[in-house]
Amino acid sequence: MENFQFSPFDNNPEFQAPDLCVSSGESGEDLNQETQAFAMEEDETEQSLADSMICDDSGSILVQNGFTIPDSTDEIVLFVNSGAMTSMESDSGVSFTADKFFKGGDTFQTEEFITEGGDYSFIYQSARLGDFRYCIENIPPGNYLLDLHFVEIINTYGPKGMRVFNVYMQDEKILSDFDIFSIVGSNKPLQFVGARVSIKDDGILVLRFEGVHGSPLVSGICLRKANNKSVSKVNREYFVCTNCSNDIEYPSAQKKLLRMKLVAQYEKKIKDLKDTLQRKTDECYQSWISWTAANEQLAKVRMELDNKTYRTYSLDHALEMQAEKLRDISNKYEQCKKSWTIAINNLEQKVKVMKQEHSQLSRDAHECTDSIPDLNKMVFAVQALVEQCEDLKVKYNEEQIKRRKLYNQVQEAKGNIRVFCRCRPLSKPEVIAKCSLVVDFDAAKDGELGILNSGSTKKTFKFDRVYSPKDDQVDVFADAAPVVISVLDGYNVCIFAYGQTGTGKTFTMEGTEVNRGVNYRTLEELFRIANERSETYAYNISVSVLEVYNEQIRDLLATETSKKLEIKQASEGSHHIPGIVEAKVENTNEVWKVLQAGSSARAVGSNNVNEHSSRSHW
Ligand SMILES: Nc1ncnc2c1ncn2[C@@H]1O[C@H](COP(=O)(O)OP(=O)(O)OP(=O)(O)O)[C@@H](O)[C@H]1O
Repeated sequence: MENFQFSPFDNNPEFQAPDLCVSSGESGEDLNQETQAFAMEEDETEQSLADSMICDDSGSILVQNGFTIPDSTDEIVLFVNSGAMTSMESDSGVSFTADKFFKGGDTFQTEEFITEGGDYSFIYQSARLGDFRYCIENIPPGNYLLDLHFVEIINTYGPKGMRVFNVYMQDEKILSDFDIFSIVGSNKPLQFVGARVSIKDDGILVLRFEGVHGSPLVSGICLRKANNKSVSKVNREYFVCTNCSNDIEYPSAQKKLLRMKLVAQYEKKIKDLKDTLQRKTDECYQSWISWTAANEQLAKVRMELDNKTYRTYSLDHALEMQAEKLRDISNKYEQCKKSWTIAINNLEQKVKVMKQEHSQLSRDAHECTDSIPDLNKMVFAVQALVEQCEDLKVKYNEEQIKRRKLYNQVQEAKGNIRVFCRCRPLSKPEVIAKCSLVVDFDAAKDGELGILNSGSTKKTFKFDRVYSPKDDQVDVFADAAPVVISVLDGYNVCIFAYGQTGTGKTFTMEGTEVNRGVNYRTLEELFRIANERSETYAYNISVSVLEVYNEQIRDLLATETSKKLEIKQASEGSHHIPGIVEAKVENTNEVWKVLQAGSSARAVGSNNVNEHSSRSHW
């Protein structure tokens, strides 16, 4: 902090010691009177303060009472009663001119009593107020004395400093920081007397009032002729202020003692002020220290506040999120509650209906029970029937076994080995070659086949059954089907086709896709009967596919082709091939797939007679 020194003299370069305010141009007698008056009041602080406000160095003074009639009214050139509406002529010959020559400001009048108002206190009951100036023209050139009359008649309760203003005469400041109330209080006149002014040839006197705090105010302006004697200035002397080092001028050696006293007084005052200033500076420094500490504390508090604000914001945000979730949950809860309520209502309704049905059923059951005279008897009867049924089942099975035995005996009776002969129709090439049939089917129904020789003789052959070219696959299978039942009854059956190449073995056994042969139809029948008997018997059916080619047996389902297989005969006479692959099958399609797999592994070759012929046995 910058440490500065305060001095009233620095602030006011036009400052003069109070004794300098005594007009040096007055007569020695007047001077003595004024000096005495000043000496009487020298202890009064107000007077010192008042004198410090005077800037005019021509001997003007402040007088704390009202205007009194002068010895010679001829001296008065002009008396403007500021703020007054009308002019007035006094008995003593003084003419108080109504307020004019002004520019700016307002007027103010009061009826208040003016203390020590002098001979014409009414002049203090009016005033011009505001920022204004007076421009008085047509004044004969020469030297004049100006008196200004002030009184605080507006803000009668003060305080000091409420109305502080400067007064300029011909652009020179004659009163500085002038405060009427601080000198005489309110409703009491204060005269600024004897400011010397020299009117030039233009005959104009300009007075300017300028506010420092509040508005300037003036009640009267008096212009008097100056006595030539008073024009000469007294010799001036100087001394140096020990506090501010300024040169202070004083007019004569006679007043040296008085001046020294005043200077001492001022020096004391300045010292006091310096002390006060130092104290205030210390206080300021202490205040600054505490202010800095408080500022740091404030910064900390502010930071804490920011943190708290941020935390509060975060909490608010989290709270909002929680509230949102809670609202969602609440909504879901409400929806669930509604749906549950509906469901419960529905269930209650259903329970109600079920209860009704239950009671109805109970009633029906009771009625039913009542309607059956002896239920136990019926139960026993049913149990007897079930037992009877079981007996019948056993007997039925026994009969079935007997029937099958008989059936197979019939089959055996028909012949364990049955030979059927099927003749195919002429093939297209045979028809083209105009070949003719050499077979006679006249006695085919009786199992006889006639072969026509080149002559008229006919050789007859006997078979279990003869099929003519007109007989189809269904007719052929009709004779093979009964042996399928024997297979499922535990008998060994073999169906095979034998004949010259191209005579229709493959066609008869396999057939075509649209006209299936014995193999396919036999399998279908096998699975059909097995299904039929599934409640009483469980059959395991498997397929082996082998080929006899060049007198060697080949397993067409085996992955290992080099394996050598042989047909073995068991002691009971059955034949089997040890090591051959047996593929388990559940239906005809599976059998067909196995057969196709075996077929593709077959060693196939064609001969000249039948392009589809195979030289192997499958
Ligand atoms: N009953 C029939 N009706 C119509 N066409 C037949 C009949 N039998 C055989 N065929 C036809 O005769 C031709 C020869 O028949 P298939 O191939 O069955 O003779 P194959 O005895 O099996 O001959 P291979 O011993 O050389 O294999 C085939 O084109 C077949 O369609």
